Amino acid sequence: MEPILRTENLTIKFGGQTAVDHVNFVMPNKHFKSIIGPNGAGKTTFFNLISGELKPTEGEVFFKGQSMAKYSSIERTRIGLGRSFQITNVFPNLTVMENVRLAVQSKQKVRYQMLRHFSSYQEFRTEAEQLLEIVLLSKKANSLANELSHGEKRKLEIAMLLALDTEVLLLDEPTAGMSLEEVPAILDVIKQIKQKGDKTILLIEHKMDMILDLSDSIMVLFNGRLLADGSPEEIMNNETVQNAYLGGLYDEHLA
Ligand SMILES: Nc1ncnc2c1ncn2[C@@H]1O[C@H](COP(=O)(O)OP(=O)(O)OP(=O)(O)O)[C@@H](O)[C@H]1O
Repeated sequence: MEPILRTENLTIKFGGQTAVDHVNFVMPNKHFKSIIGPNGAGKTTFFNLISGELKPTEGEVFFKGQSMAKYSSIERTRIGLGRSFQITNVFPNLTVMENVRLAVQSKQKVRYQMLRHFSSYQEFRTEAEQLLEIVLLSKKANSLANELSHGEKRKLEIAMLLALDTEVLLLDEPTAGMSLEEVPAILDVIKQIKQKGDKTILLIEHKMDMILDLSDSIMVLFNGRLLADGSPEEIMNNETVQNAYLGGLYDEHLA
């Protein structure tokens, strides 16, 4: 069966530096894969190539067998490839509720235009309320986005991504910069999304203890190259991976 997402020789060079280097990767449908690798390994750049924010120097991204080369990042989201919102996509002076409602509305726009029917504001709000419950942010519904703590902002970004209802979710370090108390809540949110079983999830995460339980597979990027891809056990026992991390390049985040 055609994997939902794959890359073929995906490569990008910045000047003389190859940040992502001929990566061939396969993502089965409804699979949960984590991406690990030291700082600067190319993880975020790899996401940007998949989501269309960057154009490859060489190689291609395929979604359901179709080349994404000619699609912009907005078009890719519409087709089903959703990247977690960066804080720059959030309106800081609108409330949490308004931000999520606008994301819900943007997804439904096409459908409602086709039906030539304007759905009530209340319907969008109800869906936004449900999403805020899922990400455990209901209590902050009426706070301005720029008043949220770092962890709460990440939850808001996830709610906005879920509002777009894409088949593939690309989550770039959803726990980055969070306090230790905030991490379990976001972990619960990701577990819940996984348990529902209707999404394909690709997660960049530094916290090994967090991803070992969650992931169906783990892929390791190193100097832009795909070093290994396998079950959590295979990756933990992989000698090349151990050498890469222990050979003086060990990343303290992975401890
Ligand atoms: N727009 C850019 N222009 C030039 N170099 C870039 C650009 N984006 C990324 N790089 C370089 O590409 C390499 C890979 O960076 P990237 O952010 O993808 O790594 P990462 O694995 O996500 O790291 P981290 O774990 O620190 O977030 C780095 O050396 C970075 O400096």
